[in-house]
Amino acid sequence: MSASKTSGRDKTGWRVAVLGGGAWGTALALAMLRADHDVRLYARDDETVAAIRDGENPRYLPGIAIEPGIAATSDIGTALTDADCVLAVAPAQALRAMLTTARPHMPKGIPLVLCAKGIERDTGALLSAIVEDMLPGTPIAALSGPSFATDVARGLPTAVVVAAREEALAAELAARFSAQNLRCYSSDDLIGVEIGGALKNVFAIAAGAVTGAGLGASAQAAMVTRGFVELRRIGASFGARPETLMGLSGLGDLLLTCSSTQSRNFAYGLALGQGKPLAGLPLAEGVPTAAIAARIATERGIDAPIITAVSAILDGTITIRQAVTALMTRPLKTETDI
Ligand SMILES: NC(=O)C1=CN([C@@H]2O[C@H](COP(=O)(O)OP(=O)(O)OC[C@H]3O[C@@H](n4cnc5c(N)ncnc54)[C@H](OP(=O)(O)O)[C@@H]3O)[C@@H](O)[C@H]2O)C=CC1
Ligand SMILES: O=C(CO)COP(=O)(O)O
Repeated sequence: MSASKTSGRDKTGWRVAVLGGGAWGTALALAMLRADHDVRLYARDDETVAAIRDGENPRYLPGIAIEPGIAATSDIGTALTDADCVLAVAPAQALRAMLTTARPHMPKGIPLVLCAKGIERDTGALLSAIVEDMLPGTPIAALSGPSFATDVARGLPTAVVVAAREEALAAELAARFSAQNLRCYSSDDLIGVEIGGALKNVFAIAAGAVTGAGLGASAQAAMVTRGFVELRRIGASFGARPETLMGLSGLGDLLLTCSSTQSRNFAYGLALGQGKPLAGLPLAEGVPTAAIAARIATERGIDAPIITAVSAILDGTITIRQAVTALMTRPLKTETDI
């Protein structure tokens, strides 16, 4: 470890292993480098590793220069050797598979920071539950909030939240990850931060679909507002704190991804609303999350008509028009009845 100073805070540089060589893994590797850490980036694909070593990740972050100093490798053991901290950045549905590869090489007792946003489709498990299942005893944290990979990679000002059940761990990680243009808040509501990040993707798809289908800005605002009610209901059933969901992971990320074509989930919904082909579009985590969130809502008796509609539209059971009619003709109710 090397002694270093960032943003006026005294701290010691860590060896950080970033697992996942996509857009977010690459951006976070750059962010960790700028926070004075010794960064190893694991990508399972040799071509991606070679490209990152050459200074760009053209498949996932085209046109963005990767500063020298990140040690890219397709050997997960090399990435994890002597690591002080691990950032898990594979898509949510791939976390279990990636941890299976990582498990034999994981140093004991180091924090694992979940950076994906989703719920496991087959089991309904939050990502922290997957880690508890596969790597018992590992200190778990989650990093979430409104943060496009391209913005973070370019070093644009961004605020995120780092959560862990132990506030001291969350605070330490937030301090170590923060740098000039990355401001990390801390939280001890791990579940709340996970749920906010996972569910906002479903509404980002819905927002894109509303835009794509030409339903208007008023419908858009109504959908996001009522979607947020559903997010809070499901969050409450997991034990998430309402104030967490009012923060960066939840409301903050809804504001970002429900309003920007830069969001892949929004772009997916946009294509859906325009009747364009969906095959070959970039990762949209909200697709599997919509299906499992709809199932969770049904099983728990939670009223979540927008999530249910998004799930049904995605599996082809109903059209967007039919969903709109169903949502608009539901029995009237008190707005505050959440
Ligand atoms: N992009 C963004 O702006 C942000 C993304 N996130 C979240 O981060 C997560 C990852 O997204 P992102 O990086 O953008 O996705 P990308 O589609 O850009 O990249 C996914 C990466 O994961 C790798 N991968 C997939 N499966 C495995 C596996 N089993 N083992 C190892 N690596 C695997 C892929 O490798 P390969 O190329 O070999 O398939 C690829 O490098 C998502 O949950 C997303 O919601 C969060 C905040 C911002
Ligand atoms: O979560 C994100 C920004 O906070 C990225 O959103 P998309 O995955 O929709 O691009």
